[in-house]
Amino acid sequence: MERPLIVALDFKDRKEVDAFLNHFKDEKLFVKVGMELFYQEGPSIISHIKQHGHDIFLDLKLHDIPNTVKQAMRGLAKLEVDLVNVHAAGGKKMMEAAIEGLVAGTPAGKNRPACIAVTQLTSTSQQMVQDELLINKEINHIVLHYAKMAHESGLDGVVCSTHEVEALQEHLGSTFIKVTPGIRMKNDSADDQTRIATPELARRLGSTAIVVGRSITKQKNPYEAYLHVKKAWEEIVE
Ligand SMILES: O=C(O)c1cc(=O)[nH]c(=O)n1[C@@H]1O[C@H](COP(=O)(O)O)[C@@H](O)[C@H]1O
Repeated sequence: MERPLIVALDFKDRKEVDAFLNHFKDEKLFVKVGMELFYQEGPSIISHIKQHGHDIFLDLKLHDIPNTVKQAMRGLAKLEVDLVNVHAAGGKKMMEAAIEGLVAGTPAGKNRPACIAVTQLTSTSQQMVQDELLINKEINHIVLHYAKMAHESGLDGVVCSTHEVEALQEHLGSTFIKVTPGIRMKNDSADDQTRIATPELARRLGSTAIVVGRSITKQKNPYEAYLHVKKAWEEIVE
């Protein structure tokens, strides 16, 4: 994974996706298809996007008993996407089952999709961890623990916030993938995100990839917004 900028295609249907992708002409993107789009359009949206030659992160955040996750991953592997994910909160057996399913479902001669685990959603705050999840620990500690479990279970990396990247780098090394959503340009609203960072900070702290949705997709000129974020992500301005 060459430090991609992953664009979240959080759209309600194929028509909106096409209108968005039309802004990009020949640019090869790394896009993310999440629940909103996949539940509406189904697996055919993947082959549709692949026709444009874009890399795909299929973000369905699986979280269920090990056997169900294994069989679901077996099916998703057939779609030949580049990256999939689960919730680390499902535990080690579930994460191991996810990999088994992916290996079993990947067509012969093809690479299995990389698989990463969501540690704590970037919308989750320290307050929520304490008051709602009833976990009496620092969020950084929980993220590191979940990332270690993901590593031990054979996953390729995690989804976390930019603020936990350095600690994960220290304990799990630089080849362990760290995908960081919750990215905002300096003056953007945080919306429902709480653990946010700029693309510059993500780069500086060592994120493998950033995920950006609304700061690109909801802008008047999405292509210009994309170039702006990309520049900030690729060049550290001192
Ligand atoms: O797995 C994800 O992609 C994800 C994990 C997480 O902790 N936080 C998070 O925001 N995401 C996704 O990243 C995207 C962020 O969108 P924006 O907040 O619009 O940039 C959304 O599609 C979320 O579903």
